Amino acid sequence: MVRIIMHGCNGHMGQVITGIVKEDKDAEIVAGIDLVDNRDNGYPVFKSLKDCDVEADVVIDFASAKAEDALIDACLEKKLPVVVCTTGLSEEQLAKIREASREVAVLKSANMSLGVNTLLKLLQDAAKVLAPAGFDMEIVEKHHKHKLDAPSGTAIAMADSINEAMGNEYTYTYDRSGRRQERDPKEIGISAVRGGNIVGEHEVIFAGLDEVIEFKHTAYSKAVFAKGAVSAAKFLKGKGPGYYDMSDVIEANA
Ligand SMILES: NC(=O)C1=CN([C@@H]2O[C@H](COP(=O)(O)OP(=O)(O)OC[C@H]3O[C@@H](n4cnc5c(N)ncnc54)[C@H](OP(=O)(O)O)[C@@H]3O)[C@@H](O)[C@H]2O)C=CC1
Ligand SMILES: O=C(O)C1=N[C@H](C(=O)O)C[C@H](O)C1
Repeated sequence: MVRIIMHGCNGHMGQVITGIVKEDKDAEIVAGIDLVDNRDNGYPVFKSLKDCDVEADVVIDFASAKAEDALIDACLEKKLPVVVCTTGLSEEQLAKIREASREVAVLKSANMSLGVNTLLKLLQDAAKVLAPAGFDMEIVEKHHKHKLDAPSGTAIAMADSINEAMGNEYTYTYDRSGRRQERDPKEIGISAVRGGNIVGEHEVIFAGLDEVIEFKHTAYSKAVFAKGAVSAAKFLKGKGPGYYDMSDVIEANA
């Protein structure tokens, strides 16, 4: 049984996870953290992790970049492992999370779905063949109108995965408006679309001479992320300091 503190419990993802954990005999949400306590969750809700005095094994974080620094400080103070799913984090926050993993177990992933984490590896294989053959690489992501950050954490993770496979030679271009120059062969273009209730779509386009290959992942419900986060929490329970990602969870469950 993993005892979870749900950071951002009253948001969209926090509520989906609350529903999923209710049906899971191996997991329990013992407390939630959110700015307002306006739901009938069946567990106590605190305004910050610092104020929370409930014993737990792991924190799952789907909240806001604005809340990340205080969350990490409190995890360090309480020696609590944390699954970081919040996106839109600054370089400083990413460095702080890395540093924290020297003292507590941290699992960070911009996308908790099995599909995207499988795709991250396939993209590396494709890029190694196609980029040297002159294919240009573009990523287009689409999300719901409520999403605050752009581009998505997943789009950046996909670009990073490709770039790592290519020796980190590529730069990222987020906006071409106002430009009057040809595309740089060593760039990865990243474009964001926002509207309606699109759960999450990511397309990676390899565009060559007279042929195009496209990889596409579509999330049809937030449950794919929620299930991944609960698996990650089970994986992290009892782990000592270290930095993990979803590939570690997938490998452990294979
Ligand atoms: N890694 C992954 O697979 C996924 C990551 N995400 C990411 O997770 C995050 C949350 O997404 P989502 O649930 O859709 O967003 P929501 O805005 O619906 O939920 C976030 C919740 O966190 C609350 N919150 C804001 N500030 C704080 C704070 N200081 N302390 C505690 N709680 C706070 C919000 O309160 P209020 O509404 O009052 O501001 C809200 O209830 C986003 O960054 C999103 O990109 C989302 C889906 C999948
Ligand atoms: O905010 C969302 O909804 C999502 N955010 C994550 C991201 O930024 O990549 C993952 C998923 O696509 C849904």
